[in-house]
Amino acid sequence: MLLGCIADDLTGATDLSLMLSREGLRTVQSTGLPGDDLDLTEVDALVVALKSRTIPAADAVAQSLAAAEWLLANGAQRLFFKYCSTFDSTDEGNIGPVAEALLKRLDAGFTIACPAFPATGRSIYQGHLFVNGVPLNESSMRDHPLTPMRDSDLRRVLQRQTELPVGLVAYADVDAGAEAIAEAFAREQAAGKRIAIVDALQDAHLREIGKALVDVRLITGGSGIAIGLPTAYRDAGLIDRLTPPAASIAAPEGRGAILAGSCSAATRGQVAKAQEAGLPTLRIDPLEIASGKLTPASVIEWLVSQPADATPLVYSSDDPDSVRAVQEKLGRDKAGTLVEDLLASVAAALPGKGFTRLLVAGGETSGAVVNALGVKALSIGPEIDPGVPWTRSRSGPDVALALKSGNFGTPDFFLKAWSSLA
Ligand SMILES: Nc1ncnc2c1ncn2[C@@H]1O[C@H](COP(=O)(O)OP(=O)(O)OP(=O)(O)O)[C@@H](O)[C@H]1O
Ligand SMILES: O=C(O)[C@@H](O)C(=O)CO
Repeated sequence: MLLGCIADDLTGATDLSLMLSREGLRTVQSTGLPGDDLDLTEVDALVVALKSRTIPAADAVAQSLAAAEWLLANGAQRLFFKYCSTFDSTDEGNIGPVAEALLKRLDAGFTIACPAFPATGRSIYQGHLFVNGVPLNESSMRDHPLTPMRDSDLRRVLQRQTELPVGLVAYADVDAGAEAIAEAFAREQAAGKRIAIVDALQDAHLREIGKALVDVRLITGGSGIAIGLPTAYRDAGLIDRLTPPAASIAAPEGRGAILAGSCSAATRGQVAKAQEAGLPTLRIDPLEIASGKLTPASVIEWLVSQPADATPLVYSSDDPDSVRAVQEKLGRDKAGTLVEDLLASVAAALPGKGFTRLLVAGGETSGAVVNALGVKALSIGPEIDPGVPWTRSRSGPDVALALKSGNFGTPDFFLKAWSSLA
């Protein structure tokens, strides 16, 4: 294994796994620390998915260090800490504290922080993060329930989370190419900076940054920053060759189903499009779960009774006002847990009912579903849309899974995803 990766949520891990695999590293993803039975002989990169984005900073540090320890003990030569392309975090963490702890563990002098992901509209200019052309603090992330992002200046955001001096490698250096970027890293480090925000507006910038990162032992960022790493590692002789991923992934025989527990704007659009297209849909109301009117058994019965040639969609996705109203009645955590637990129980029963191809929308929702299925490791298949591949379980029931971050995917995602399954 060359690259050991630690991701702060499950769909984020899948996003990074896709990028590394698409660019030529043989990549495997594990949920939490891998068991000793994971065969690493043909693996260039291992991505360990944690659920550490919004837990207390000390716990996120402890879990990330445990993952780092495992990766280093299993031969990782470089570490990559993956967080959200919208830099989801609070003044307490967890990006700063985890980056700081990993730098210390590696006894490394310098790292970068770069969540840019141009393919999904995330770019960085003069240290400010833009989401689809608007500053982060004017995007929908402004009102995120757990990590509201109200400052687009990533230097300030990160500096509030760490005592390590935060620097900037800005557009002029980045646009001048790998040599200038490497010089800028050295300049920042000589000026006492330990973490530098790095501007990037397009993939070409990220590829040049990748070349400049070849000897950097800790990288932190979104999946975009991984785009140039495989080629850079090959060119530097750290791996002998790139391995192009298969154009499709073989999926076990069986039916497909969609479980959407994400209330993000992109998912709500995808639900609407699926309804327009005539997919059978079942809406989950958290209040009905709380009252006992809706149970996993009733949802499973509904799924099983749909025509065999249709792809049924079960969704709890709702607009922000309705979600707020439900949260006021049930409490935010209880509402979330009710939905997650219901969808997880449904998912756990599905392989036994002949459903072997599951598309799940939402990071928390995906975490709950994958846990309930008992899937510990995933092989990475082809890209459906930027950030979302098909995967196939390597443990637990044999299923094809597409785990979609809430805000990823085109409006017709639920319709088109199935065509890349063999
Ligand atoms: N109708 C609803 N009312 C209240 N809470 C809901 C409702 N539907 C879903 N939830 C909860 O909202 C949370 C959605 O989080 P999830 O991470 O799955 O989606 P997301 O935030 O859109 O995705 P990502 O983390 O990938 O950006 C879950 O805890 C889910 O159970
Ligand atoms: O980087 C992203 O935007 C995603 O991989 C993610 O982490 C969303 O939760």
